[in-house]
Amino acid sequence: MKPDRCDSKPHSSTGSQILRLEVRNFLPRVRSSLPSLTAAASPTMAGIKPECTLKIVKGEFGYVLEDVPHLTDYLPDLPTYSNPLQDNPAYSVVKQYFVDHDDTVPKKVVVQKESPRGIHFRRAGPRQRVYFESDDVLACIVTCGGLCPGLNTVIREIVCGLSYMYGVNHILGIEADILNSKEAYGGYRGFYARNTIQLSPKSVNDIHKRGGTILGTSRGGHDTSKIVDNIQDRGINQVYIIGGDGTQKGAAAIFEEIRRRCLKVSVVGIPKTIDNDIAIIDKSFGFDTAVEEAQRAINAAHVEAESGENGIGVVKLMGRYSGFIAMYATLASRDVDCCLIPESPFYLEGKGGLFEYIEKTLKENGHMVIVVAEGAGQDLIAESMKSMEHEDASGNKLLLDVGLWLSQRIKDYFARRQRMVINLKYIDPTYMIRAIPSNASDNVYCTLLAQSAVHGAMAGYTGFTVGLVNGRHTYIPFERVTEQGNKVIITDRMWARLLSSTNQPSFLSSKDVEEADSADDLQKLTVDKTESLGNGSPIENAI
Ligand SMILES: Nc1ncnc2c1ncn2[C@@H]1O[C@H](COP(=O)(O)OP(=O)(O)O)[C@@H](O)[C@H]1O
Ligand SMILES: O=P(O)(O)OC[C@H]1O[C@](O)(COP(=O)(O)O)[C@@H](O)[C@@H]1O
Ligand SMILES: [Mg+2]
Repeated sequence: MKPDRCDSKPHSSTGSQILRLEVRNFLPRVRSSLPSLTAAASPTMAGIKPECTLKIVKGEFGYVLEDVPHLTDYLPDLPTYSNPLQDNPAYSVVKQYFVDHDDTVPKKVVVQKESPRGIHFRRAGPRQRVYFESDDVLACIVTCGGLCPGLNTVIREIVCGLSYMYGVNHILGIEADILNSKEAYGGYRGFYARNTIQLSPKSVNDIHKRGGTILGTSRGGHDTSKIVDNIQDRGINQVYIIGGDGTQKGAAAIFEEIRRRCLKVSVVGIPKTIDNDIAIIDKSFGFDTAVEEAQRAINAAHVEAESGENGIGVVKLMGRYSGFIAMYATLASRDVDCCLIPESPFYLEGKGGLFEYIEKTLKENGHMVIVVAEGAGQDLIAESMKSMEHEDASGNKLLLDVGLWLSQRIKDYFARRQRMVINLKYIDPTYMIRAIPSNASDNVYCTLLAQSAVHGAMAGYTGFTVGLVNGRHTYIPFERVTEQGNKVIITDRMWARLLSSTNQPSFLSSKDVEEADSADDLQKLTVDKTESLGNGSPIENAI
């Protein structure tokens, strides 16, 4: 195939009279290098420039569709086939089973009479015509980044979806090459392994009952060219990539390289993060499971705290940059007296500080439970200890253990106040939470995400992430889910509900509140200390 055939030619699937199609090329804000990786280890980021194409479609009344790429954007003459689902007895009874090519989902559901219709995403689901014949499909699945409940369910459902809905029987798992572990540990680098694992509905039948990922996973850099060489050499034409923000950035680069080489290969991301810190989507799979499992740790902390004189139970939960697990686990439990998250800086000493609140609560109730997200209070720890700026293999900040630090500071404080004995127990259940299988509701959610991914790839869409937006499954351009993280907005009602349920101080002085011109200023005041400001998640804003 000659490269000139790849000249960008818009896919005309929208078909609507009122829509005007604009294809804009721009350099994305994908980080061009990972600080902890050498150029040799990550030519992805150092060498190939991941130039994304955002397809913007505009309509009347301020309607904007942020569309996703399609194979016909650069391979205009691809043949189409009728969707095998229409002959599937299970689905034949469904009225309007196929998604209309004009169906889109609004990013914002709360609108005012005069407000423009705003940004929309393409609705996920099966299309009448597909761009792959079942026998020609060779799909592969890879899992990257940290573990999260539900990974195996997504793998299972991609395999079953491809097989049962589309009759695809050639599916490879990109897995850890244990015998050759210097080269490949699973995750992106699993592509370098000589072996792959054949996946079939039979071989994945029970895997959703297990935690972790049957394919293995890794952090650290990868070589995009080497991966695409591998995809090309093996004849893979559908790539399903399950992973978090780092993984989706990697997927964007792989998609760009595939498009540059004019390959008929669909690249699909399924967003994974236990922290729920991916922008745009309502929530990430595994999050509900994590919140539910966190209850067991909180209950244990409560039992311990209630049983001793001035008992304090401290529970550390995951959340590197976002405190969603801590916030929802606190709201669900009702036994928590204080929840500390990265988005809401706190202070220990003096009026309105944490120590004062602990002392008051102990005097009133005789015990208390504190939940702390792992990313909370990092600035305070750095102040009191010599700051250590370390990163993991993927360039994520390595955090100091806030749970241990906080427990020690509380003990020191009460040791100084000789008349008050305390009994503090610290529980760190983080990896126990992350390693469990997904619960029932996450299993259903994972199934729908996987099926949406399969429908999208079969329909020829590529370079996108599947995601739930306002309760509807959608296809979202990679760029949109990677440009910023999702954070708890502490000026929203959800955080107010938490404050009113725990009765904890807001740790904002009245001066802060008065001086902030707007809710945005107030949020900025707090997030300045952490990372860049993220959008509120719809689950948070909508409730
Ligand atoms: N900025 C980046 N650009 C391209 N690829 C990345 C980037 N960050 C991470 N990756 C790739 O994604 C993989 C997983 O990233 P990591 O941050 O560990 O987990 P997660 O995807 O869960 O955020 C890494 O092994 C690396 O190959
Ligand atoms: O020990 P690991 O594997 O580095 O993972 C720890 C981190 O992984 C997380 O669970 C989620 O991170 P990812 O979404 O990048 O996988 C964080 O909450 C936690 O800080
Ligand atoms: Mg991440």
